[in-house]
Amino acid sequence: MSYVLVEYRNIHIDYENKKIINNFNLKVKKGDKILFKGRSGSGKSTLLKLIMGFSFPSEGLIYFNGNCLDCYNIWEVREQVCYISQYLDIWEGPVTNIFDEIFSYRKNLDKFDRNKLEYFLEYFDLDHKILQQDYDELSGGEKQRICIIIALLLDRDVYLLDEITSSLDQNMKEKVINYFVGNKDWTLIVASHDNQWEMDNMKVINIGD
Ligand SMILES: Nc1ncnc2c1ncn2[C@@H]1O[C@H](COP(=O)(O)OP(=O)(O)OP(=O)(O)O)[C@@H](O)[C@H]1O
Repeated sequence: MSYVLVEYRNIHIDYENKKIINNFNLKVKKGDKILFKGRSGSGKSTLLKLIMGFSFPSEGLIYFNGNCLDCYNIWEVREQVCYISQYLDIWEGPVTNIFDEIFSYRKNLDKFDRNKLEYFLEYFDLDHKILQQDYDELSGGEKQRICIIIALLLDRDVYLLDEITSSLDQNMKEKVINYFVGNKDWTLIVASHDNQWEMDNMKVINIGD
């Protein structure tokens, strides 16, 4: 049965005396596919970051699985949720070293699956040679796909996707969107300006209206 996984309760966000979010309330059930739409600066990314504890509300509470988030249980949330940032310049060095580092952490040790990596490289149309290239030298779309592959290998079932298709061509966008939206068990909260995310099973929430 579907239950409430994430709840935003009476959320207000102010930055430097500017009101960004005014009394936002939302319950996200397990398996829901949510799309946050809204003008640039309306607070979409900030709403995603609240769930990871990367931003904090000025007022209001966030619940995950019935628990009010605090500085202790946020670590449990981070083990279950994956946030893919819209900022791509978060890694450096050869791509293979990035995978090695991420999957050397104790919590991720058992997540690395070479067969899955090979499968995702092919599915997302990346040449195997990319593993030897420097991340800095990749195109925006290549970086975006590497970040997506890392997230998929981490094998979560809640994904917070912050403009993850902005550098992809039409065909690749469709593949990425279908991959995420097509998994009925995953809970998705997507922040995007791209109408392609507005599929039948996506619930669109306008932020800043
Ligand atoms: N740490 C911060 N300190 C001050 N202002 C911030 C901070 N984080 C976000 N903001 C401001 O809050 C507003 C909302 O930012 P946010 O990135 O959430 O918007 P967005 O809707 O995701 O925008 P975009 O569509 O351009 O990605 C912006 O005006 C931004 O400058």
